[in-house]
Amino acid sequence: MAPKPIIAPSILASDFGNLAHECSRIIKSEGADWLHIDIMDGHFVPNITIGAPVVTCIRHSVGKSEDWAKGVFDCHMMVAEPQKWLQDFKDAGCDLYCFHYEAAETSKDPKTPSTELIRNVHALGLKAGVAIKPGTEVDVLYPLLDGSGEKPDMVLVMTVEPGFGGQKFRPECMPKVEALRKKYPELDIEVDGGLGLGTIDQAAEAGANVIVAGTAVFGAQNPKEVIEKLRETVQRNLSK
Ligand SMILES: O=C(CO)[C@H](O)[C@H](O)COP(=O)(O)O
Repeated sequence: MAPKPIIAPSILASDFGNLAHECSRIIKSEGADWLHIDIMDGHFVPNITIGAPVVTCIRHSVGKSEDWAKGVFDCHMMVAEPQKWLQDFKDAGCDLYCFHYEAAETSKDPKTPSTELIRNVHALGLKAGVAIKPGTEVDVLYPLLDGSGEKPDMVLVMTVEPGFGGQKFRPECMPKVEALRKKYPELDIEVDGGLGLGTIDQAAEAGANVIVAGTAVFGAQNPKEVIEKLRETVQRNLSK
């Protein structure tokens, strides 16, 4: 199936004091497709955000759509031991468990490499995403996408060093997106970091279809308009 534009505001730029309301609003009133939930453990990245109990509360507030494509909880696991938190996030209402390749390959507790982790995510009925940092070569994803094992449902090409919102988009990451789109026309390719109206053209032209935008959406006067413009740009490029 041809990829669709998916706009996934990152909660990192929301008002954490009103988190449940912010998440509901962005999905139900502002027209976002997914909710990008940044999970940071202070080990894999030098910052801490929220854990599964808070995701449970957000899920209660936002509810669950019957339609897979609407209101997906896209949990970006910036954690050192991704296997360790899988069941907790499944129970909390996560739909897509996106772990970092770098963490999976170096995890110790227990040692669960990417191939095994994808299988474990699918066994719980969740979609699996694999993320790479700006310094990680795109080639590491090919054995996962081409191999005989279970494949990731999405890949995430980070366009900033993970850990903090509001950073500058790194265009040097775009060749990775181009290479992935060329090789996998139907793959969901997500980009995350510094995306907004000034940078969406580069990401969309490279072939990204899942756009994470925190500051650009939550910081906007009119988030709905920004979401619509981001979606239109992606759609235009996908239709070329
Ligand atoms: O994963 C992240 C940081 O690690 C955030 O999702 C990302 O930085 C989005 O924030 P912004 O759109 O403000 O750049």
